[in-house]
Amino acid sequence: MTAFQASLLTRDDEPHPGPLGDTVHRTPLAHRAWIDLRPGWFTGADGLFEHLLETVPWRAERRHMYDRVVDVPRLLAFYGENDPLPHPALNEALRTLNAHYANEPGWPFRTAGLCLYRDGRDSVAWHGDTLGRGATEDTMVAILSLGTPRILALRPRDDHRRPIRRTLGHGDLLVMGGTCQRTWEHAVPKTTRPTGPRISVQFRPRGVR
Ligand SMILES: O=C(O)CCC(=O)C(=O)O
Ligand SMILES: [Fe+2]
Repeated sequence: MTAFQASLLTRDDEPHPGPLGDTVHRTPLAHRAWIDLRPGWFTGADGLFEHLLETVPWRAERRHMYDRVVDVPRLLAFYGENDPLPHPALNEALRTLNAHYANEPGWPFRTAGLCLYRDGRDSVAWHGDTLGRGATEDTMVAILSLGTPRILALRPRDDHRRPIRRTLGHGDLLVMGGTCQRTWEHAVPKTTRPTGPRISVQFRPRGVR
């Protein structure tokens, strides 16, 4: 009995995504964009966070900005559609997303981009994921957030005055859909508050970045 209970406990600790269905809350946005939020999607998110932090080959990137080369303020990793994902729970996440979103333009999700925000100085500036179909057609980008909560801000490209903000917590899912990548921009702003590390896993359709 004790062994049985112990195995139940370990299984409960194993990272895995919960169901989606009607736990997903959709917010329609201007220009036929939308965001879906599913707080607490992942169980065992602690183990997944630690595993990714330690095993993913995180790399720093440098980019040209006008006449300078600057460090991208976060660490990155990318898994294409034929690359084994760094944890089996992410395969399960992909299957769960693809079952839930099967009728949405942009389906299916195929790749996983990972970002590590080491602290509040790490960030991503305003942008849309417009490489690939995101520039011209409706598409989806699904974000699993792990670790320290950070704000994801969104604003219409044609009106920067009132961004909307969602705090993405440990194990939460946010999906951007419809025209969101071409009519809206999103960002993870820097913060001066003491802020621990956050990992985001972005699932995207083929070719979208
Ligand atoms: O970290 C996030 O939640 C967003 C990352 C992002 O927008 C991107 O990598 O394109
Ligand atoms: Fe993005």
